[in-house]
Formats: sequence, C-alpha cells, structure tokens
Amino acid sequence: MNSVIQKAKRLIIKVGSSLVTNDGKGLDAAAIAKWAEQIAQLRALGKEVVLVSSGAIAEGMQRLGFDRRPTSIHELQACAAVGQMGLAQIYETSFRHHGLRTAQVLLTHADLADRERYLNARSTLFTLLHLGVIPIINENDTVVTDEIKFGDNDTLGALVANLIEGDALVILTDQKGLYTADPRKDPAAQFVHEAKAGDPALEAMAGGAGTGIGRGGMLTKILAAKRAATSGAHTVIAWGREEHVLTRLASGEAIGTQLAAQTAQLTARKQWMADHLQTAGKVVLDGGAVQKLTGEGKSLLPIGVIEVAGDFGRGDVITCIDEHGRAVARGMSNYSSSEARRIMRRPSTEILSILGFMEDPELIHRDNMVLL
Ligand SMILES: Nc1ncnc2c1ncn2[C@@H]1O[C@H](COP(=O)(O)OP(=O)(O)O)[C@@H](O)[C@H]1O
Ligand SMILES: N[C@@H](CCC(=O)OP(=O)(O)O)C(=O)O
Repeated sequence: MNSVIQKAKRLIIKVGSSLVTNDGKGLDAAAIAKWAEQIAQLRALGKEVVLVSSGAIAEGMQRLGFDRRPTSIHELQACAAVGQMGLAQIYETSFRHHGLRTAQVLLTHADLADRERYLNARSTLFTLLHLGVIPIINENDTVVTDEIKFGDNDTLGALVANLIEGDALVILTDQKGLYTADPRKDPAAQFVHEAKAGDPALEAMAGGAGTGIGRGGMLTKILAAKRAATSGAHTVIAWGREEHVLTRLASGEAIGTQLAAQTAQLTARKQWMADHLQTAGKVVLDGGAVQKLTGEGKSLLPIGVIEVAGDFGRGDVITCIDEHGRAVARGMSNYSSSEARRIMRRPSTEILSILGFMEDPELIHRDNMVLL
C-alpha cells in the first residue's frame, strides 16, 4: 500500500491543540520546528502546503493562567485572541529558518457560506500559494459563538480542502490513527490502516476527544475525511510526533490511517457544479467565446459576452448560453450582473478603468466552470 500523499500536489495539513501545545503545557517549539522543516522539504518537492493549526485557546489559557478550560464563551474568545499571537509568532519564526514566509488566515463559517467571501478566501489562498507563502489557518474565534462555529478544526481543514481543491488532507493528532475503538478506553482496539472515506462503519468506531485539550476527537476526523472526499481529497490521520511523518508520507510510506476518496477530483467538482440547478443568471456568448470554452477549454472573458440576464452577485453560479439559447457551460461568476453588464464586449485590460477595480481578468475562470 502506497501513501496517497506521494502523488498529492496540494496538501492541507491540520495539527491539533494537544500536539501544538504539548497537552496544554505551552507551545511545543521543538515539535513545530520539526513540522516546519518537513513542510519546507515538501515545498522543495513542488508540493503546495496549507497549514490548519489549532491551539489558540489552549495557548491563551496557558498565557492567561487558566488551569481549567473556561466555560464562558467570551473568556474562551479572549484566550483564543491571546493564544493566536503565540501561534502566529512561532510559525513565522519556525518557517523563517527555512526561508519561508507565513500568512495568518482566520476564517469563520459565514466566510465560507457566503459565495463572495468564499471566492475571496479562495483567491487569497491561491495567491499566497503562488507567492510561495505558507498560509496558517485557524478559526476566527473572536467573532463566532457556538451556533455558528465550525466547532473544530478537523471540519475547517476539510472545508479548506474543498475550498482550494486540495488533493489530500493530513490530520496530525496524538494517536497513530484510527482504531476500531478509542484506544484510551479499549486496550483491545485494533488499528485501521486503510478504509474508504465516508464508510459509515468508521463513524461507529470513532469516539470523542481523549483529553480536555482537544475538541473533536476521532469522530470529527472521520467526518472531515468524508467531507474532504466530496471534492476528491484523500485523508490521512497520523501521529504528529512520528519521526519525519510528513516527509515519509510524501515518499510513499503508508503511515497512519489512509481514508481514500472514492470520487476523482474533477468528477467531484463537476458534480458540485451540476448540482447547482438553480443558477442565478445567464450570459449569452458570441461564437468565438463558445469555441474558446468548448473547443479549447479556456476561461470566459468579458469580451465574449454579448448579453447579461438576471440578477447575480460575485460567486453565484450562472449559465452560459450560445446565441441560439443552448446552454454550453455553468460556472461561478467573478463579477456581479451589474458589473458584468458594464464590462461585457470589452477587453479585460479595460476592467480596471471601467469598474475602478479588477477582481480577475476572467468573468468565469475555467477551474470554476463545467461544460454542459
Ligand atoms: N476510534 C478511535 N481511534 C483513535 N482515537 C480515538 C478513537 N475514538 C476516540 N479517540 C480519541 O480521539 C483523540 C484525538 O482527538 P482530539 O483529542 O480531538 O485531538 P486533536 O487535538 O488532535 O484534534 C485521541 O486521543 C483518542 O483518545
Ligand atoms: N480554534 C480553536 C480550535 C479548537 C480545535 O478544533 O481543537 P482541536 O480539536 O485540537 O483541533 C483553537 O485554536 O483553539
């Protein structure tokens, strides 16, 4: 069995609170330095890496002298705000040793539920990756309460995998992977080397968090694997303290529990687009644009649009039709309908002068489009 990480080009690596803060004793600089070194090696192999790191609350509790997790949401938020400074500082320092820059990205549920913010987060992350920066993501705990939280960073990791079409999600935790039962409670529990992501039998095996530090336990990891698989990303759950865990995974060694996605990435994305039966508007394309899309697999530029129908916002899914009314493609618009009306039939070089800003040169990027 080969590790699914070997082939992966774009990886999301999630590290849990208990690992990052050495079971709540404070940021584990030595462990973080090792991951940074390995991530630098993955970058050198040509892989793009996004890190999702928990630990803000645990570190903030340490810094503020709480010996037990506060119950008040505002105290938890205060802890997160204090602890996040520590996370930002230690990651920036650790990666700088390897000549890599880091960027702090704090996300909320509302950011990914809103089409426009979703697209903005996606574009920013892609830009950071192209610039060779390592994005360090956490939930923006200051502004969210329980009902609207991702709740745990396993889920956040999966949503980021969906957001940027990651090839794989690596969840580093304090166990070697998934066992048939919580190994802290059941000494007879057997290790699971591989399974299908989304197999309901896995949910029955997984229990809650093992310590007072972590939040989700194994169940959120199993559900994260299921969610990541909807966009075709595989998941590996492994022990964060395993020597050279990331580079060994990248060299093909099958460490931890491998949860394979059953649908290929492109199929998953097309399915997602196809599921958007309710599109928010339509654009009519000239013959040249139809040929670019259907014959050459190109993006849709505003110059090829001759009419805009309906009322849509940035990030909404719209249908592209030809001059005879035949639907040729569906995709996520980079501009609202009113903006699209102003830039249609015009070259992309004029977008800035017409609108006063330019989000993207394309009206619909081919990565956000399916041909019908
Ligand atoms: N079937 C299982 N296999 C492995 N670990 C399990 C299982 N069920 C529950 N757990 C518990 O999940 C814990 C890991 O989750 P958690 O404490 O939330 O860590 P993290 O901070 O890395 O997210 C383990 O320490 C373990 O006690
Ligand atoms: N945003 C929170 C994340 C909490 C969380 O999900 O923790 P974990 O289960 O350890 O990944 C923090 O940084 O403390």
